[in-house]
Amino acid sequence: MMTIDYVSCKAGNRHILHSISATLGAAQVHVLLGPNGAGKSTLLRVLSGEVLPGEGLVLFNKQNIHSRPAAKLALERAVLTQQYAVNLPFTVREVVMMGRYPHFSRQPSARDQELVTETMQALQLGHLAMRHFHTLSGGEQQRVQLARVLVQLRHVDQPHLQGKYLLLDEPTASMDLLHQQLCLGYVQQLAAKGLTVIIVLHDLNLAAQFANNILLLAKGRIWASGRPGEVLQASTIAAVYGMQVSVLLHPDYGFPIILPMQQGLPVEE
Ligand SMILES: Nc1ncnc2c1ncn2[C@@H]1O[C@H](COP(=O)(O)OP(=O)(O)OP(=O)(O)O)[C@@H](O)[C@H]1O
Repeated sequence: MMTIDYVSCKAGNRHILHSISATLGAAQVHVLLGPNGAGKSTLLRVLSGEVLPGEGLVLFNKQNIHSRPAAKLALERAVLTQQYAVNLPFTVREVVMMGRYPHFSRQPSARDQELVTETMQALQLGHLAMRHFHTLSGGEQQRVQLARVLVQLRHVDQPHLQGKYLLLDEPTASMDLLHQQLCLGYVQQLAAKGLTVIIVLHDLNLAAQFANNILLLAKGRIWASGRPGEVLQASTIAAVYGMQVSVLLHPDYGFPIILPMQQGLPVEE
């Protein structure tokens, strides 16, 4: 479980996050939503331990993540940012194996190799294993990077993922429909094994489908939080995004479906 306790952040004199508080349960997918500049990536960077908040605390399993030694943190949390530079000619399999580096000192074990193979198969990367990473398409590269952070969190002989957390910043932005579903579905399965998952998304419909809990940010504050059906209401979306939408319910699964009702025109005040 993660506790975010009155977290505030500044860049120069500008407040970017204002008194953010939330409790994010284990074995759940938490999605951060909000317009451009709302503070989603900054909050994710604070939760990863990369950025120290000006005020407030982030506790994971009751421990302050900003006082965890880096080597320990690497075994309990993995982060996928929007930028990743791989300039050397590493193969796809080598890039995924990088996620196992915190687990071995010289050579990967047979179990490390198995975990890499298993995760690559789950994300349909097997056929790309020997390709050079930098020759892949944007969506393929995203799948490889997702596989890398997922193998980082696996323990060689523990199937459960309790006590670990995964932070993903727009992980499916370049993926096609099938791979968005495949990757978020796989992450959802790992959450069911105890993992705490926090994902920044822009796609409200993916959030509606995969989130257990949504934090909707606007101007550095939490505007609304709760289950998708509670947060993704037409009036809330109009207030935060300035867009008129219709909210329907999925006929089979019951989660909200958000349909824009205008083409790029702001809502009249
Ligand atoms: N280092 C910085 N210096 C100055 N301003 C910053 C800095 N980092 C972020 N900001 C500002 O803080 C605000 C929040 O940025 P952030 O990247 O967290 O937003 P976001 O919700 O992730 O946006 P997007 O959806 O566009 O990715 C933005 O207005 C951004 O310009």
